Amino acid sequence: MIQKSIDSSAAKSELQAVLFEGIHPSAVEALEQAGYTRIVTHAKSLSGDELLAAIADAHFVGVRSRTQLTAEVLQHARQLVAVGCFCIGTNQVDLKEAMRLGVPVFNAPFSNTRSVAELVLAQIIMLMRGIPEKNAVLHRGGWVKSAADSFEVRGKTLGIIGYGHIGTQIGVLAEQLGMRVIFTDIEAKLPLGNAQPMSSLEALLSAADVVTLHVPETPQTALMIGAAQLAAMKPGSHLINASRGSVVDIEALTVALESRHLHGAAIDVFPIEPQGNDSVFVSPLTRFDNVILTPHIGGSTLEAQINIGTEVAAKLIRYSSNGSTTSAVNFPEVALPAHTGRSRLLHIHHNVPGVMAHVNERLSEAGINIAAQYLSTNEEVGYVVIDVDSAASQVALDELCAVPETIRCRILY
Ligand SMILES: NC(=O)c1ccc[n+]([C@@H]2O[C@H](COP(=O)([O-])OP(=O)(O)OC[C@H]3O[C@@H](n4cnc5c(N)ncnc54)[C@H](O)[C@@H]3O)[C@@H](O)[C@H]2O)c1
Ligand SMILES: O=C(O)[C@H](O)COP(=O)(O)O
Repeated sequence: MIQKSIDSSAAKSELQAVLFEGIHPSAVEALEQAGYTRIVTHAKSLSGDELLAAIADAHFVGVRSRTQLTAEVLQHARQLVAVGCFCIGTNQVDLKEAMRLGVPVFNAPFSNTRSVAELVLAQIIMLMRGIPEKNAVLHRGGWVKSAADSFEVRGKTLGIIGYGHIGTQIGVLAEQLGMRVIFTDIEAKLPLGNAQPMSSLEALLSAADVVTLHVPETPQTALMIGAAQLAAMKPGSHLINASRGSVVDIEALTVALESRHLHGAAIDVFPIEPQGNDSVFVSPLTRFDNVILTPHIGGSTLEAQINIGTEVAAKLIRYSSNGSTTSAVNFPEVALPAHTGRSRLLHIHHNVPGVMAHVNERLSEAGINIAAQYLSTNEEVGYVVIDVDSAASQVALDELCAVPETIRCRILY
């Protein structure tokens, strides 16, 4: 279906940014310094009609992992120029729909990875020593001084599922503690240190004393750890999940903990997470002393959040002020030079045969000289950036917006 094109042109002072989930103030500072002053912040995630109302006039929307930008929500934000995920995961955004609407999505692919790796390292030691259970007993006035089920990590095996930015760092840190590291991934990966790739998930599960998950949320990772996989784990071993709540079958985990097949677990992410700090957390795991429960704070250190705020804000500013889409996760990528002394027009269109001929014919017939043109496409969408003499910019914009295949057009101020 070809929708009516949207002209999202607006002066910087008119562009509105709406930031959810307590995104660090470093993002607001960066936006303000760049001249974007219409900024609305929300301490938590919103959903339903509240979310639709909050983003109705937004040009930029910033979210973390909780706010669900579904196709319906994105369609509602008619002025939307770009989305910033102030985190790694982008599964909370319908990326295809955003692309079809001409909206690039940016994230921070590295900034919190060290924070997650450090937390997981601490959890490995705590679980292997049985500390969560002992800590809980002492809080209730008990005393359990015993070496039973308490082990050094030196010489034990760590199984990493998903050997990406986080998984590799954990592998390197765990080897420093004397652990043997094994891993699985769907891609061929360079093993760091002495880490060994395993031929299958089952092989990893049956060999590891601690299994830690670092995969993205995808259809393939949904419930990838269920009853069969938990049963395949070594008796007395441990599970850590700081990836996404959709990856582990919580009911099956509950059974494995109840039977004491697993000695313990550390869970940071959940199938349903509260919208904010004033909401109630409900989980069948709360009754287990031997489970470390954390409120999705793997990446929540000040260092990480400050850096993420600056990094993602910079990507939004660069796109908004210059047109560059480098590192967008759903969009044709274009890295652009400055357009000093010229006006820059952005044209996002359905990538169908003849569309660039239509663009250039219209500009040519209107007598507009193209100073520079940059094009990038994917299978569905094309993104062309055109620099013209400033005197001709409004005519050029009108011509571009009238191209039938247009999704969005915009002039940069
Ligand atoms: N708890 C937190 O606060 C927190 C913080 C940061 C990231 N995360 C989550 O951790 C995930 C991983 O982060 P990362 O930076 O390491 O990402 P990454 O993309 O660098 O690594 C993910 C790895 O998983 C692999 N993978 C994908 N599907 C797989 C499958 N079915 N089986 C095995 N391997 C598979 C990929 O090939 C890749 O190597 C993120 O997607 C995010 O959901 C959580
Ligand atoms: O995807 C991520 O980076 C993590 O899950 C962190 O998400 P958060 O910003 O909601 O803590």
